[in-house]
Amino acid sequence: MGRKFFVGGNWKCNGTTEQVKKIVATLNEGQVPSEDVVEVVLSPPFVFLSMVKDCLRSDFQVAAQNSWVKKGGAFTGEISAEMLVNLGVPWVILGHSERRALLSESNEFVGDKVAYALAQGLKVIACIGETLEQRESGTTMEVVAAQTKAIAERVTNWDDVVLAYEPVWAIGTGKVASPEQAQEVHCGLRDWLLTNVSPEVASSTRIIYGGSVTASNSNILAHQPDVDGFLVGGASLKPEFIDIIKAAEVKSA
Ligand SMILES: O=C(CO)COP(=O)(O)O
Repeated sequence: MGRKFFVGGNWKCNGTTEQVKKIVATLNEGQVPSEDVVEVVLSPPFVFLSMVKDCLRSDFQVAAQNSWVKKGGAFTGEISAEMLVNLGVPWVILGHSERRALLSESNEFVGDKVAYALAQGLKVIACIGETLEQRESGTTMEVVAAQTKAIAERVTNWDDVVLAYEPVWAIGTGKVASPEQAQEVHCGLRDWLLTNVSPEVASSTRIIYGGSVTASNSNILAHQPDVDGFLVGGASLKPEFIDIIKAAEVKSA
């Protein structure tokens, strides 16, 4: 079975009510390939989740940008996986490098969050990726394998997991990984899943790329055999997000 192309839009900590309405209106009008060809998931900040969910076209879904590591309770400022399920939010992004770096989320903590969110019935976009320093010292595969291992040790069913490879040096920098660099890591990750999880999980798990994806580089990246879609930051707030979604046609052609 083929891997359906996946395009996520991570809005991060951006947007006002007016801007959100405008972005959703633009996306609602966009012509994109059918749901059979591409899965589109938008991730607005928590406070806009309900609003976006309610006014978004029915072929697009929403994701939260984080969820608490266990059952809700006395954890001021956190949002639990149960709450997201209750709200009808199907997806959550976990382990984004901004949270790993700025909020010191460890591989183990991210793995625990992924396992908990899945157990509650959420689907997870799990982010991994190396820093520039790690890439330059030649440890990219080691780093992403360790991040993936912490997830694999805690997860038995990978059906609801999308792995997002986001090299930290490419995020918000305008410096996109070359198609070859992306393919090399995606292929390495698929090999890792093959050896350490199972051939089925290796062939069915979608591995998407994130880091300065735009309408001008999305097609060439989508041509890579192991690139199954994107997690888009800055460009997901712009009308060009529609063109990025259309990169799915590269796979279905
Ligand atoms: O972090 C990202 C998506 O999660 C990528 O961000 P940019 O597309 O802005 O580089």
